[in-house]
Amino acid sequence: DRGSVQNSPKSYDVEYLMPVSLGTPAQQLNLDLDTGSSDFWVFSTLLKESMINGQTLYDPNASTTADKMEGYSWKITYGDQSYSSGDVYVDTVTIGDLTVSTQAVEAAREVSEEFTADSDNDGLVGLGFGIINTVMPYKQKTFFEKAMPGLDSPVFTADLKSGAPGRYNFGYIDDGAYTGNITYVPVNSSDGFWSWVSPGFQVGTTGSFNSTRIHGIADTGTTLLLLPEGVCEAFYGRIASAKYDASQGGYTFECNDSTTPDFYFGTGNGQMIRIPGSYLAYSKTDTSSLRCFGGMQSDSGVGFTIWGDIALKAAFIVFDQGSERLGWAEK
Ligand SMILES: CC1CCN(C(=N)N)CC1
Ligand SMILES: CC1CCN(C(=N)N)CC1
Repeated sequence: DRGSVQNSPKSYDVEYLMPVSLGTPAQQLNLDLDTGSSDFWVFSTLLKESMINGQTLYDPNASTTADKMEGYSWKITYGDQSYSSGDVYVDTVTIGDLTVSTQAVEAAREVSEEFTADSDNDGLVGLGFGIINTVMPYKQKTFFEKAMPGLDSPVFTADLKSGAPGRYNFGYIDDGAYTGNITYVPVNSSDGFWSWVSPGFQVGTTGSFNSTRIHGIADTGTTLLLLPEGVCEAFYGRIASAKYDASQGGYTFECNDSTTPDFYFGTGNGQMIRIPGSYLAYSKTDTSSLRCFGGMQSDSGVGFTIWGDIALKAAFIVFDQGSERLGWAEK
């Protein structure tokens, strides 16, 4: 079995959403595939009105295939302190023609204001590892873990694009979606994340390769690229107008600064992925400003590097849960 679904970026590529069908008859919601968490949760009719702001709601009572998991609950808090919580139903879920008939669907009773404000986002499909699922009293499998046994190959792939729709595929690798070879690196899933080690980085086409191991996670649910302080300093040190601006909470530089270099990160076997400098001028600091907030910021608050969408949209990535490895290719 296999599946394929288009993903669409919201403005500034802040997040990527995909259509998902839940229940019988099908209820279509737009969900955020997040490899940095492992809960499948949705806005639902259980929410208070005050927490809803245009989102499409899953109504378990309108689904003939929904069964409430009595006595089960969930609560999750994200890196940006946003949170959600609620009840759990088993129901059929289809993503890109791939159906899981008994998915644990976490129906929200409460969401924080960041989610309420995000009116296009109807919930998350966590595709980290199930060990960090928050459902109590017994944690539940991710959509991918439920689908995996029936797939042609135990993999899903992410093809995120800058300012354009991309694609998530399940169960196969589309050889037309990338160029050159796929370099595989081992994953350590003990924290529930797609954790891997990059052998180093290079600033610009002429810079030397810095062989410094970077421990991090591949995370579709984080917008930016959060790297060690020293790497940020090496990169921004090459941009004439760059500075750390405490009032903005990060590095900024003139959006059109022609000294902005590309950034390369190593994946192994001598392969590097090139992130165009243009991806690193993330967004204007305010409408009238000539300065941009950098797409690369420090990971000092997190404790490990997060290869978020800024990096992922420069690559074709294979999330191989069958062999606990990540595949990286240019495109
Ligand atoms: C380590 C953190 C990374 C960002 N998160 C996420 N994508 N859900 C939360 C966990
Ligand atoms: C990984 C998630 C972090 C929290 N989100 C949000 N505040 N809209 C969504 C993505």
